[in-house]
Formats: sequence, C-alpha cells, structure tokens
Amino acid sequence: MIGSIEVRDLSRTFHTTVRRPGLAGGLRSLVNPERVAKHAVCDITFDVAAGELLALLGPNGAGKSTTIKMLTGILTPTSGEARVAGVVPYRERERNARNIGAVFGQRTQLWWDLPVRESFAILRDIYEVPKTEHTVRLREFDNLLDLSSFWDTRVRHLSLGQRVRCDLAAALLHDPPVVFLDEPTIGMDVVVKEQVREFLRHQVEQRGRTVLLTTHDMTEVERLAERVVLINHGRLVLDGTLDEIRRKFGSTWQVRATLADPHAEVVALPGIAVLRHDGSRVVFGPDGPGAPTVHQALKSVIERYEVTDIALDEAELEDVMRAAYVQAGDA
Ligand SMILES: Nc1ncnc2c1ncn2[C@@H]1O[C@H](COP(=O)(O)OP(=O)(O)OP(=O)(O)O)[C@@H](O)[C@H]1O
Repeated sequence: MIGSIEVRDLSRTFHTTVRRPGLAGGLRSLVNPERVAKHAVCDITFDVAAGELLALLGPNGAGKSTTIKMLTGILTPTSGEARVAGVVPYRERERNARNIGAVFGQRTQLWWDLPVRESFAILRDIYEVPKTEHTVRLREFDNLLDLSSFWDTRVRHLSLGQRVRCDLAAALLHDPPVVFLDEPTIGMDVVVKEQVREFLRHQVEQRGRTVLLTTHDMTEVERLAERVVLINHGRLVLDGTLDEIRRKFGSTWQVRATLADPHAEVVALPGIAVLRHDGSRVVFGPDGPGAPTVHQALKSVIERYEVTDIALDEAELEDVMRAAYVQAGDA
C-alpha cells in the first residue's frame, strides 16, 4: 500500500574483529583476527499504516538507527523482509529514494559549502520537481519553518536548529509519502523543538505522510505519537499505543480527591484501589495490571463521588518506558 511500512523478521548482524589485550595479544590478532558477531537487530516485525506517525524507541545501542538504515536502503538486512511504500528498499534503492525523505539529526544531507538555496535547487534537479511545484513547496516550508532569513547562508555556517530545519525541508521537497527521522530534534532549544514538532504534526495530519521517528525525548513522543514500538538489545519488546503502555507499565499514578461529604462510604472502583482515606481526603491508585490510565481513573472518581477538589500525579513517561524496557524485555 502506498505510504505504508511493513517489516517482517528483519535482522542485521555486524561482524567485527576484536583486538586481544596486551602486545602479544595484539600481534596474535594481526595474524589471526578474532571475529565477533553483533546482532544489532534480531527478527523484528511491525507495520506502520499510511498516514501514521510511529515512534521507534529504545535505549542507546538498541538497534533503532540500524533499522532505519535498512528501511532507507543504506544497509542490507542479514535476513527478513521490509517494504516501504511497496518497495524493498535495499533492492531498489533509487525507487525507494523517490518515495522517502530522511533526516538524521546528527548529520546533514545538504552540501556543506553551498548556500541553502543552492542545495535546494540541486535537489529539485535530482528529483525532477517542476519549478512551480518547487516554489510552492518552498513557500509552504518557509511559512512553517521560517527558513528565508538564512537560505542564502552556507550550510556550514548554520546553527544546529537552522540546519535541521533546512534538512527537514530538503527531505520533503520531492513530496515523499514516507519520512524517516532519526533523532531530528537532538540538541535543539525548546522553541525550535516546538516549531519542528508543529511542522511534523502538519505533515502527518494535513499532508497524510507516514512518519517513523526515533527520539530519546519523551515530551516529543507524547506530543507526536499515538503508537510506539520499543526495541531493546535489537529485539522488539513492545508494540502498542501510549495509552496501552501507560496502562501496562505506568503503575505509579495517584488521584487525590477531597470529598464533599466526609462521611461518604469510600469503596474501591474497578481497577482502582483506595490507597489512603482520612476523613474527606482520599487517595486512589491503580489496582493490579488491568488498572485504567490516570485520566480514566479521574473520570471514574468524579462520576462516583461528589468532590470539592481533585488532583492527579501521573507517572512520567520516561519512568513508564524504563519499566517497559525492563519488564517487557525480561518477559
Ligand atoms: N557498522 C557497525 N559495525 C558494528 N557494529 C555496529 C555497526 N552499526 C551499529 N553497530 C552496533 O549495533 C548496535 C545497534 O546500534 P544502533 O546505532 O542501531 O543503535 P541505536 O538504537 O540507534 O542507538 P542510539 O540511541 O545510541 O543512537 C550497537 O551495539 C552498535 O554498536
């Protein structure tokens, strides 16, 4: 299907040589190198529907960039299959390149010594974008990302935030249905981060693009993604919506209520336990693995009791994800 991403049992193993310790070991390694296999990605399977934004998450070294490199055609898998907008990326690299845009936050795809405007002109020629379309798109990207104040500047002189905004525009100039973003907002200040997030939301909601995003920024995940895939040590440990993941692993929320009637009978509600009860003050918390999310709990408490004040403490998404890596990874 146009715009969808299908990943089936995808694996990538790297073979590297290791140096034995000491001088004698070093000499032995020269004559008889010791080869070790690193299973960077192991049998991962997931789908991204057309027009969906999926966050691919995992700790450092989990295998996220390796996965994106296979889906952009930079790396060939050791085994398994992938299709991006119907194309097998590592077999038909050129056809795949026309369907995708990619931004790697840590390095630019632009020409270091050229002004931004000239880089865009080269990309227009490479992708054979008609001039009028190119002009219309540039205007749209300028409105959303505020590029025109620096597009006569050489790429090497741009700040990080300016450079990544240009990279984003460059990746989308040929109007690809699928976009890969590997830590696009790394190192940006909060204002530029918010501008980039707004841009990405616009690309998904208004333009219907499919986005696969990796990030270590949980605020970004909360703002942009409904669904996440977690990988750890190269293996997929979880695939679900943020709500499902919070319900499963975010077991530390509390709802603190002050009841209008201090003599009201206080009872546990489905999936919600009474943690403390002192006169009119009651603290509710999750009861077991099937507990609702904090927002559902808030709604249930308000429906059941007349309250004069209510507050909630939500588990930080960062803590929820940490619990998910550990518990799901060990399961
Ligand atoms: N070309 C390579 N040769 C050998 N090992 C590699 C190579 N590329 C990646 N690896 C290893 O594969 C594992 C996964 O790396 P990858 O870059 O995909 O992780 P990541 O999830 O993107 O990490 P990060 O969040 O730190 O960017 C790591 O242990 C890494 O050292």
